[in-house]
Amino acid sequence: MKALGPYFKTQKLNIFWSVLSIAIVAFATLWQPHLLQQVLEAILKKDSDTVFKNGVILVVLGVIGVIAGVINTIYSAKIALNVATDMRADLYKKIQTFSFGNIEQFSASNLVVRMTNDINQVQQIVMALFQQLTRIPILFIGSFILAIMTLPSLWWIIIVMMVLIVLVSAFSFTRMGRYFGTMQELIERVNTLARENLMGIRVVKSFVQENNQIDQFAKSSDEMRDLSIKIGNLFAILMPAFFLIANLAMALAIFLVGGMVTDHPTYLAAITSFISYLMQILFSIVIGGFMMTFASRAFVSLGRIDEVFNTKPQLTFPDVPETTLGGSIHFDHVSFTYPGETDPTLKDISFDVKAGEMIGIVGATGSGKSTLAQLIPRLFDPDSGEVEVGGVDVKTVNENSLRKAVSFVLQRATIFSGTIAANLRQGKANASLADMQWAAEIAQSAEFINRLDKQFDAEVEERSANFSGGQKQRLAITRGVIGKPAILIMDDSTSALDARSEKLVQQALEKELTGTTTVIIAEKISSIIKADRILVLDDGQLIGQGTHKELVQNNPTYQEIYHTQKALEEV
Ligand SMILES: Nc1ncnc2c1ncn2[C@@H]1O[C@H](COP(=O)(O)OP(=O)(O)OP(=O)(O)O)[C@@H](O)[C@H]1O
Repeated sequence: MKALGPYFKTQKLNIFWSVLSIAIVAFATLWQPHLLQQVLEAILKKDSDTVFKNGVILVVLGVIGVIAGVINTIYSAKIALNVATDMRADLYKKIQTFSFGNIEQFSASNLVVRMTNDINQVQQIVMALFQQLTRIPILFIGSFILAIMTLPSLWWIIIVMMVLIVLVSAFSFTRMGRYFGTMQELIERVNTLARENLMGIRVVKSFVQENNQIDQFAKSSDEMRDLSIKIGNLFAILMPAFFLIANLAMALAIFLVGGMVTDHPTYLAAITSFISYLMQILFSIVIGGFMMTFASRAFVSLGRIDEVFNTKPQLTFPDVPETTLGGSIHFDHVSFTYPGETDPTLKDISFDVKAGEMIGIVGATGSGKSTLAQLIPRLFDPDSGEVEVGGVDVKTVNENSLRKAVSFVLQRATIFSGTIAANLRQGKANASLADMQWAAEIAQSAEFINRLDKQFDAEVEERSANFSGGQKQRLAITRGVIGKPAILIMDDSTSALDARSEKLVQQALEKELTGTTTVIIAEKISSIIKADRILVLDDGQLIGQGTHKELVQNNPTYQEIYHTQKALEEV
């Protein structure tokens, strides 16, 4: 609940109205049985004036109670919605400060669940809290005192009933809390299964995995059904059990009062309000129990949200003025281990790249090519050694300077929903139409963009489903070059392009981005054969560098890759 404190601070006025209105509801509820008792007594005494007066007060009190109830619902909903909205915005802001390492630590889909499902849990408990928070203690204490004051000799019936209800509640609500916890886990499992299945539907269908997926889904779904039945059964027993206890208490009270009515005629009226107070004691204990069950679920969600808030970004940028960085790259004895891993992925790597050079990186799959490239825009920090861009240690520059200088085009192109222009403006915020056309010509995307009705204003659907793999890669390259970066890293980002288009992209890059340092990670040697220098990686080590001609003569690993690819091409 501590985590909620700052969010409640901005809701003081709404909280005031909510608490005031629910307190009015509680007092009206407490007063009604007492008034009813007075009306009944007046009827017995044939005092029509008092009957009329108290009858009117009873009606007015009822109306006030209803109005206050409506006001409470409105303000409680406002508080819950505002708290959830503010918390969601803060969580999103916090996640934006995370480095790659932080995101991997949680996993992207887990963070989505925290921002949606967990925040919803908090919203529900805040709403319930303000609808019941003040009402339950007032009703419980008030009804207890008033019940004893109404029929003092029956105090022990109240105590016995309370003890029995608390015992049944303690047993069933702890059990229910456990069931709800398991239900939450099952919901997450079903969500993950459904998400993975739908996102990978092409793979599922091409490997004819539908039945396997259906079986897995059905298993979790069956578990959910069985658990829901258990929860339903518990409810089915719980409610009648509570009412049985309350009814027995009432029957006993009526039986005992029946014996005393001859000596105390007013007890006839008193028994009605005594029964009402018994029911309100029952109500407050039961609702309190439910609240605790829901609260325990919300506490788990709050804990998960708090965990995100308390996570320090693994990588922060210094607060220094923005500078323009040059295109040289310097790796000085760099070693790197992924968070949570024990073996280093990069081992003691040193090399220099001059501004404007074209560098190729080759190596077997998993040799560390992408990892090396990720250290240039400082997506991760090395364990030891230093990475410099434009002659400056990347740890000493501000984030914008580095992002403007280094543009990274990934193999798996991510194009966001919106328009093509909006995606390109991620590469250059104020890009003009001419800038877009220039970049599209380089990336060979102009030909298909020009064929679209709205061209750069054409819509990109969710998960860019309306573009082919090759088109997505070209759009990503367009976005990568539009800002004329000092360093352009292409991580296998032409893999879905045909050989002709790939060649055209490279020629255009050479012609149009003359001052830009280009780092090309490629599976095919043909993609980097013309590079000024090629770095050869093997199991995280830099085992050679030179031109294609030099490496083909003196680097056995390079020779092997080259000859294998050549042989395959000839076949
Ligand atoms: N986020 C990560 N967490 C832990 N290990 C990782 C992570 N990313 C990559 N690795 C591991 O680091 C090693 C190098 O991966 P990297 O992606 O850099 O290789 P690569 O040479 O680019 O491979 P490919 O050519 O297949 O893309 C691999 O063994 C991989 O399993």
